[in-house]
Amino acid sequence: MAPVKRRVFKTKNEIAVELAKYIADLSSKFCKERGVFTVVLSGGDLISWLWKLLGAPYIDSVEWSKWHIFWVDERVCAWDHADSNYKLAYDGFLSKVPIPAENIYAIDNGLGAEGNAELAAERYEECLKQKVNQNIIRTYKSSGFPQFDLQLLGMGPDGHMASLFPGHDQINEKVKWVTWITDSPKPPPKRITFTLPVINCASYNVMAVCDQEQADSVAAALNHTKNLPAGRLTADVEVVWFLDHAAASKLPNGWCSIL
Ligand SMILES: O=C(O)[C@H](O)[C@@H](O)[C@H](O)[C@H](O)COP(=O)(O)O
Repeated sequence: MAPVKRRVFKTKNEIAVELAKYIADLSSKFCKERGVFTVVLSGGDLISWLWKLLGAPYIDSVEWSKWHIFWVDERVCAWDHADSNYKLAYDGFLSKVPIPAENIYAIDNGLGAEGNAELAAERYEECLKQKVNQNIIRTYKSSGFPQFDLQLLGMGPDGHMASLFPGHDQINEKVKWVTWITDSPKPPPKRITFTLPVINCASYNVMAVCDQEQADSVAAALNHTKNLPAGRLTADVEVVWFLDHAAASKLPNGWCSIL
C-alpha cells in the first residue's frame, strides 16, 4: 500500500505555497520522464488554493504546454453554468496559465446542457480511452485502468470524495472508469465521477482539506474508516493530505505532519 502522508499548515496561504511546490516538482518529474503531465482536478475549494502557481516563479518555469487536464468529477450542466467544475477551474486557474486548449478535457458540453448524466459519463470514459490509445494517459499495471500522474482532490464534511458519496452505490463500481449519479446529496444532483479503482490507480493523490467542519471526517478518513469514501483513498506511489490546523484538529496527533 502506498504511504499516506499528512502535511499540516497553519493557514490556507501556507497550503497554497506548499501545494504549488509539490505540483511544480511533480510537473518537472513527469515532463522529463514522459514528456506529458496528466493532472486531474476536482471542484470545491481546491481551485482557490492553486493561485500560487499563477505567479513567479511557476508561471514561467512550469512546462504548461505538456499538461493535460481532466476532472475527477463534474456536475452535469453546460460549461458556462454556475455549477460547472470546468467553469470554476477555467475562471480561477486554466484561463491564467498557457495550457493548450486541446489538452483540456471537459465533460461533453451538449450532454451536460441536456442533463444526460449516463451518456455524459460514457462519453467521458470514451475520451479517457482515446487518451490511453494516444499514450497520453498510462494504464495501471495489468489492470487496464487509467493511471493519472497527479490527482488533486477535496473532501466534503460527510467524507465524500469526487462524487462518491457515503451510502451510495457508485463507490462499489469495479468495472467502469466513469460512472454517474442523479441523486447526489450535495447539489446539484446530477454528476459524473471517476470510480474508486480509477481514483486509487493514480500515481500521486493529493487530498486538500481545510476548516473545522471537516475535522471529524478527516480523523475518520485517516483512520481508514471504510464507510467513508475518502477513507478508502490510496494511490500507486503516495497519498498526501494537505490540511489546515482546523481540519487537523481532531487527529490523534493533532497538528503533527507525518511524512
Ligand atoms: O464537484 C464537487 O462538488 C467536488 O468535486 C467535490 O467532490 C469536492 O471536491 C468536495 O465536495 C470538497 O469540496 P470543498 O473543497 O468545497 O469542501
